[in-house]
Order: sequence, then C-alpha cells, then structure tokens
Amino acid sequence: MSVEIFYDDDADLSIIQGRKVAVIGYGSQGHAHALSLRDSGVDVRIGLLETSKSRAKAEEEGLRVLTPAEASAEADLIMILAPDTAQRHIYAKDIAPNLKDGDAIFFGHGFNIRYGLIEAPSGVDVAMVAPKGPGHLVRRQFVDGKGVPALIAIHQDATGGAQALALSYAAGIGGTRAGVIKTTFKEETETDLFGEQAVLCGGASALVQTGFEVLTEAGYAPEIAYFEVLHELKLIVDLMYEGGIARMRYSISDTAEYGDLTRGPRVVNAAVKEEMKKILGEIQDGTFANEWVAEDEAGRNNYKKLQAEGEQHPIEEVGKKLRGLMSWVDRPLTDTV
Ligand SMILES: NC(=O)C1=CN([C@@H]2O[C@H](COP(=O)(O)OP(=O)(O)OC[C@H]3O[C@@H](n4cnc5c(N)ncnc54)[C@H](OP(=O)(O)O)[C@@H]3O)[C@@H](O)[C@H]2O)C=CC1
Ligand SMILES: CC[C@](O)(C(C)=O)C(=O)O
Ligand SMILES: [Mg+2]
Ligand SMILES: [Mg+2]
Repeated sequence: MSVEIFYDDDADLSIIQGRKVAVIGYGSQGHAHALSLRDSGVDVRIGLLETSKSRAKAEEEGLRVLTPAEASAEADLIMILAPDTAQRHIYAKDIAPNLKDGDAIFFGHGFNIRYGLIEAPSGVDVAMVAPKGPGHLVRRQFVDGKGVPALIAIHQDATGGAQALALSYAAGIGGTRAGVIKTTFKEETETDLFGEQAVLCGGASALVQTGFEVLTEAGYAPEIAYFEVLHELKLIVDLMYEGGIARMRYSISDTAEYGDLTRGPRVVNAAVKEEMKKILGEIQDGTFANEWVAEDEAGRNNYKKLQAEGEQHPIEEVGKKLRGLMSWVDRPLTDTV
C-alpha cells in the first residue's frame, strides 16, 4: 500500500502563522517545535509547571513561559509535548477546562489517543505531527535549512481544516522540507512503540551489551570490545541509512559479509522473531500501555531500578574513557537545548 507524501508546496504556512500556539513541555521535542515555529513566524507560548527545570532554558531563548493552564487558555492550538504518562493529567486539569469549539489539540505521538487516555470534546480538532527523529535532530536540521521527515494523523476533524492545519504546523518545524507522510494514530503509536522496543532502543541496546559481555567474559579487552560492538555500529548504521542494508554489505569486506549472511540469522533467529511478535501483540492489545501507566502510577520503581542497572553496565565506563579520545565527538545532539 503506497502512502501519501506532502512537501512544502502542499502546505500553507500562513494557517499556522494565524494561530496562537501553546507548546506544553520544553524537552526534546518541545524545544524543537517551539523554537522552529517561532522562527517560522508563529505566535508561540510555552506551558510549564512553576517548578519546571525547563523554564530557564525556554526563557533564555526569549520564549514566553506560562503555566500549562494559562498557555492553554491563551492559545487556540495546544501541542502536548510533555511525557506520555503526564499528558492525561495535564489534559484533564489544565487543557480541557480551557478548550473552546474550533480549538485544536496536537500530539507528537499517539499514545494517549490510541489507548483512550484522552478524549477530546467533539468541537475540537485532534491531530498529530510526529517528526521521525529525536527533537534535537529536528531542531538542528531546521536551523541548517533542512528538516526531519514527519508523520501527520487526524483523529478528529471538527473544523474540516484539521489536515491543512497539521500540514501547516509540520511546515513550521521543517517537516515538509523533508516530506510528511499521512498515517493514523493507531499505526503511528503501534509501529513507534514496536520500533523503539524491539529494534531501535531495546533490541539494539541488548544486542550491543550482550556482544560486549560475550567478548569481555572471554577475556578480550573492554576497550577493544567497545570499538567492535558499539563504536563501529554507527559506521555500519550510517551506511544502512545512506543506502540500505545492500549498501552496507557492498561497503564491508567479503569476509564480514559472509559472516553477516551466515551468522546474523543465528543471532536474530526464529525464537527472537517469535518474541518480537509477542511484543507487538502486547502493544496491539494494550498490555504494554497498561503496564507502563501502572508502573508510572506506582512510582516507577522497576523503571528506576532497570535504568540504574543500565547506567552501571561496564560498557558505560569504558565508553566514557574512549570517547574522551575522540575529538570529533564534539557536537552532541543535545547541544540545542
Ligand atoms: N524524544 C523524542 O525525540 C520524541 C518524542 N516524541 C513524543 O513527544 C512527546 C514529548 O516527549 P519528549 O520530548 O521526549 O519529552 P521530554 O521528557 O524530553 O520533555 C518533557 C517536557 O515536559 C515537561 N513536563 C513534564 N511534566 C509536565 C507537566 N505536568 N506539565 C507541563 N510540562 C511538563 C518537562 O519539564 P520538566 O521536566 O523540566 O519539568 C519537559 O520540558 C511524547 O509524546 C513523546 O512520545 C515523539 C517522537 C520523538
Ligand atoms: C526511537 C525513540 C522514539 O520513538 C523516537 C525518538 O522517535 C521516542 O519515543 O523517543
Ligand atoms: Mg519514534
Ligand atoms: Mg517513541
């Protein structure tokens, strides 16, 4: 099934320039959206708690920072870029009481709509503009005159103009420079969660840590193991990114390619595929969402424990030392916030 892709010529930037936008949250995505919209001539205010650590950063950029309720009351388009688990509370307390017919609420990820945690009144447009990349890259690309591809989705088109509004917003953050694909909240949420759990974050981290453990437990130097299983991963992923797996295989030695073709499927074998299918099932039937919401409500103890274990993995210590030798690792993506 082919998808529709929209570019700058398909979007009317003046639509978003005529709205009052509140960006709730000023983290990875929030800072990128707010600064790029502002630079695109849009009237933006930020909604943050009085106690928020992000307030100073937004104010340093000259942005007007209000509470989430004040920002929502002033705005006619509210983009919610707070953590997924906080969104339903912010919505109930600060946004819903300030919504009028004709307003719009926007999301950067479909979690709360897909799992029914937020239900907007029928007079309000509900849409998503989800850049397919970390917020810091979204901002860096915008500043460099480029953009990160984005997804748009419309959950509720109360005004008849929700899609034009979403495309206009996407143009304001540079998305239509690269290409914007139309999807649904269901498809975006389920594929995004699957991608980050099974492949991009969960799968890749576990693969790297396990490879490092196998080499160091066999007596190889941690420094050498780090280079072989983590450092060079970027070089390989860059090749895949530029030209797919075929381009990567063209560029590596034939020894590496033979090992890839014969050993790769032994590592990610049929049992791993079955586990991936189970993970997808838990996303589709709401098991993961329920577990994550319950974990958050119970104080995130298991999350914090696993986080601390990850930070203490020996690969982190050796990595810190080796990255100190790499003069070119000098422009972290996080330098835009
Ligand atoms: N990270 C990414 O690149 C991507 C994120 N997304 C989606 O974007 C959304 C935002 O994620 P992300 O940018 O990672 O979030 P971050 O964790 O980076 O930032 C969250 C922001 O929300 C603020 N915040 C926390 N609680 C509240 C509250 N109760 N009221 C108002 N503001 C609050 C935080 O402020 P402080 O902590 O200072 O109080 C911070 O500024 C999510 O839906 C996520 O799934 C989608 C694609 C990629
Ligand atoms: C891959 C992680 C992500 O889905 C993203 C940056 O797109 C996220 O939720 O942060
Ligand atoms: Mg994602
Ligand atoms: Mg995600």
